[in-house]
Amino acid sequence: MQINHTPATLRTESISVSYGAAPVVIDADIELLPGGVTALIGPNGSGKSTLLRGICRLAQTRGQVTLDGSDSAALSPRAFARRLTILAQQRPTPGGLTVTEVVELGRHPHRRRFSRTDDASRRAVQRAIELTGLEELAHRPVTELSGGQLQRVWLATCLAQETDVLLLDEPTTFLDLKHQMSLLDLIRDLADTHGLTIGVVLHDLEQAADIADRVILVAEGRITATGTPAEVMTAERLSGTFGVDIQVTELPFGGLAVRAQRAGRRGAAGQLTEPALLSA
Ligand SMILES: Nc1ncnc2c1ncn2[C@@H]1O[C@H](COP(=O)(O)OP(=O)(O)OP(=O)(O)O)[C@@H](O)[C@H]1O
Repeated sequence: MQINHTPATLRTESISVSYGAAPVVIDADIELLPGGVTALIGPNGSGKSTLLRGICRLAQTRGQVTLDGSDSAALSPRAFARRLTILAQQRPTPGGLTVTEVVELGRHPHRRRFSRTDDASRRAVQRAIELTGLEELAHRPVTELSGGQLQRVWLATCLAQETDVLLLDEPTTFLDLKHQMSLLDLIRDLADTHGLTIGVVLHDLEQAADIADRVILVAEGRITATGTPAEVMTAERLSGTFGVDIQVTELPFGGLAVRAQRAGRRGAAGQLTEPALLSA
């Protein structure tokens, strides 16, 4: 079942996002490629999740977020939720609900007050369950699921929302290799076949290079590079940003091999490093 979305353009214009007084994300200008996949990469604590939270109005934000050129602040929360959704990192597990009932929560922005579930909602929920391979779990209580199964349920809830823009914060967490690969395939397919505009935070740099049309590098709260995977993910830039020796090789059929070198317990001069000395 296919839903054709009009590829949406999402831009941030000089947004700064804070939890308290000091901004954690500073003057960020980004654009998610319409109908494409944009990967956000960067070290722990660099501000990737906070940037997504700022875009979604989940943290205090200065600056403008535009959707198809219009200020998104003009949209009501419900209208905004019909355009954009996020698979966030941490979500509580709702007790007493089945998989299907949780996926139905994604239809909330489309539902009129006191209205019953309509055919469009039923189709959207069914499609989301199929796309995420949850058919056999559809009637199970969510409290009985594994971390990876639950991750797919939350993704299905986002898909049932049928937004033009989908933000995914480390969606491969908890997933085994097979499910990571099918999720990456699904992300590509949602952009290529269904026209979704996707922003995804990924820690696996090879996966980011593999699926992204565009990569945004975040370091210490600032955007430090934007471009194709090969443009952004150079060995020098990645090594400098992540503070570890990283080698990057272009693969013959596309994609990048990204290999980080362990420093080991002995430094270049053969001296035991500080932690090793302390634990000796
Ligand atoms: N709710 C919060 N309140 C206060 N500070 C926060 C909060 N959430 C995150 N921070 C701080 O904001 C900074 C950026 O965190 P953020 O989670 O955006 O980074 P990240 O790049 O997504 O990291 P990771 O890769 O570890 O998920 C960190 O210094 C973090 O401690």
